[in-house]
Amino acid sequence: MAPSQKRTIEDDFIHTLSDNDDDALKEEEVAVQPPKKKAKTNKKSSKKNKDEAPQAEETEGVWGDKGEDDGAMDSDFEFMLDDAGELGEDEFEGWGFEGAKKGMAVEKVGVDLDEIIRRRREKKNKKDGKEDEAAEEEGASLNGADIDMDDDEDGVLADDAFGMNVDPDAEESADEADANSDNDDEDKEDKEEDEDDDSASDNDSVATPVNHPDDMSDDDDDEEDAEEKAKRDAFFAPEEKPKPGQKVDVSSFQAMSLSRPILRGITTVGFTKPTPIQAKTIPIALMGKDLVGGAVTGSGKTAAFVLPILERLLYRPKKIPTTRVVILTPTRELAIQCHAVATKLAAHTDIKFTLAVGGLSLKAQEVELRLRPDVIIATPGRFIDHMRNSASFSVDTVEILVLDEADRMLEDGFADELNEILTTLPKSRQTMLFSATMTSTVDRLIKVGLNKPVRVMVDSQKKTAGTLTQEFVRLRPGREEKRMGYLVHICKNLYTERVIIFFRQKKDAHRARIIFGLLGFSCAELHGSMNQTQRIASVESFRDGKVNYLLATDLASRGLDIKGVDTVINYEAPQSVEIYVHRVGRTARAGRAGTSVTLAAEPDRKVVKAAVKAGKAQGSKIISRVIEAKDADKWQAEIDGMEDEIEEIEREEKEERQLAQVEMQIKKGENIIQHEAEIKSRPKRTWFETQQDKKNAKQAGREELNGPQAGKKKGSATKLSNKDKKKLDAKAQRAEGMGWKKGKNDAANAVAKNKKKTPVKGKTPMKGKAPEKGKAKAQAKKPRGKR
Ligand SMILES: Nc1ncnc2c1ncn2[C@@H]1O[C@H](COP(=O)(O)OP(=O)(O)OP(=O)(O)O)[C@@H](O)[C@H]1O
Repeated sequence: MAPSQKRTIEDDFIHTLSDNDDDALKEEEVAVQPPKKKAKTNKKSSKKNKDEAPQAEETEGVWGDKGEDDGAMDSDFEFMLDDAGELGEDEFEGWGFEGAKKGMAVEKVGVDLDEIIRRRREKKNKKDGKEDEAAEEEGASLNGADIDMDDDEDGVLADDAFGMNVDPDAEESADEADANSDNDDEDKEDKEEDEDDDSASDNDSVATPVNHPDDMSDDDDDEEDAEEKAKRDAFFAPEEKPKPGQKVDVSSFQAMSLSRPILRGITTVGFTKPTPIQAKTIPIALMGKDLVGGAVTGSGKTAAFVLPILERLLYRPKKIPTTRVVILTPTRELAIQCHAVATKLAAHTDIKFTLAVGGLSLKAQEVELRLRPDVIIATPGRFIDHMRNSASFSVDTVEILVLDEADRMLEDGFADELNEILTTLPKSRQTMLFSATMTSTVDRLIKVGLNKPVRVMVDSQKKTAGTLTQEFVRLRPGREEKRMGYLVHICKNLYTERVIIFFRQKKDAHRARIIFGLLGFSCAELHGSMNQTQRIASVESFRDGKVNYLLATDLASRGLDIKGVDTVINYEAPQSVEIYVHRVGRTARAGRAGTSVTLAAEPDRKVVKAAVKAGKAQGSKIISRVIEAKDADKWQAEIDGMEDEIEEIEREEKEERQLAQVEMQIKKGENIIQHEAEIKSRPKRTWFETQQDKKNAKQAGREELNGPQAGKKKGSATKLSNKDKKKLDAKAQRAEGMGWKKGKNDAANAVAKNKKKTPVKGKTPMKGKAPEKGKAKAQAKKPRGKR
């Protein structure tokens, strides 16, 4: 049913709905509140440091000539701060992970690192025979008492933000750092070993730490070329200008003629007015048109596609449960979050959702899918697994497909998976693509099979939120080895809670987790080497304020909407400015203020330069923060002194992990013996790609992100990647009790069943055309764009 056809009936009561009217009238500008909970420990000092702004100042050039600035761009985008200020603070507590927890039957035994650290510290204290003293020391360290807060360690550097005025001591330490770097080879070896691990995870968007191609070229020009522009003009639907006299009111959700149950859902989550991207896209999406939407991070893109979907689903025929909508995201966490948002917004409807992501129970998902939920929110790998192997699950009835973080989904790393999905879903679907960095070329978009999409770019010249302050800390040549010292200094003295710290490598995030633990920070880690239960636990403990620091890889860089993140720290600059934009977009969301701090050494130059240029162009607050070398050195020395302990913790952790794995194997063995007959009678599950295909896809993605040389740095070919390990695990799990393959007969039966259900052409509930089922198989062989 086309939504426009039912407006007249609904309009009557839409306008009488007054839940929000008063609120809208009472709206006032609410000043952005500082985070409620402030540092308990070195609160005073850190406040002092922050307030005494002279230690950092707005800079004209961070590795960039002043002349390079292309001037501030005029922008009319403003997040509705008044709404945003209200949102979530009092009424709505944010998105939860309840949806995911239902499917957490597959729990792997995790190693309790906190416990290991605690035990070690206790042991050490006892051994030293100074338990009390040590406890005091811990307190002191926590309180930052061993830091002289009054010295002007962060003094301003006048013109050139990065290092022009660094004192001779700093230079000396830098030289020393060079001389003392005898661990280099070992580090390199470790790095290589970890690279395979790094990009291995299922849904992990972590890339290998190699130079970005931009780092090696002088080509700074990011202007789209004429050819691409011409392609774009031909590809997208022409911009629709309102006809004279025609007035489209998108200033409120009510004016968009959304139905009462949807408006009630909107009220429940505390939205009062649509954000600009919502105002622009909801009417288009309601018409069933394909669209490509872009708007800065934290500007409400999720609701921009969820709301029109819900509105359209309200009027679906309900006699036979049918899956009509698929929303794909690049990471599991994002899918879980999207599921939470959609479920909350649909609280007053009967629309059913299922989460289908890796790491959660296949069996539980299969059971839910059998009930044909209206909406499936999934990661691509698990979605394909269900397409191929889940009994009675068919995608022939899908009418709407959404790709969230679409530019990431269109990268080579996802190409094969996406192609498999796109060629299997009905051609007649509506397709919507969203991202804060919609940088994909038209050639890529063509592959998605969009049908004259409408392009909605809200304030596309803006890269980051206007409420974000971007700080850069330059590490002079030779100082890279002290990165951790800088980081600890910043976390001890400047940004003490609600901080996400990004690392390029899982290994580094994990090591930092140990160091932070030993230094008494409360922190959690988040990366692809953790099982899903651990990943969710980390996000939750950070979200709930149980820990102050979340040490993450780029797994967390896109889409995660955690309320009240004050600061994002980049331990090193990411591989591209797009990833930078997403990372720093975890703070300063929905009109709130936030700060990003990037530790930038020579290898980070290109990305930092691009970020600064973009920031300046949009008139953002760019600050160069200077940290004196001696302060970083002090912490680095302490960290270096902990080296043996770190190694022992890592060893102990490894042993515990192995032990847990052995226990798991024993359990599996017992299960297999117990259910042998049943297991053997089950057909095997099929994999979408061979190991080699996966490897090639991964390599392609890596090369795309990091340039062709990325492949050369690859670790040992014989080593099992994490993804492979996970695959083996999953295989074992299936062997234990779930595997079966959709046979030919099953497929034929499913098609026959679905044929019966297909509405008569022209009467398709949500779209004009019925899916062309007969052709689906044949189309499956061709890329969509070529049909
Ligand atoms: N109309 C609205 N009024 C107030 N707040 C809103 C509105 N719409 C969304 N928000 C809030 O804005 C925040 C950011 O929304 P969302 O996560 O959808 O952003 P996004 O644009 O998808 O960001 P990213 O690009 O990082 O994924 C959320 O906390 C959401 O609840």
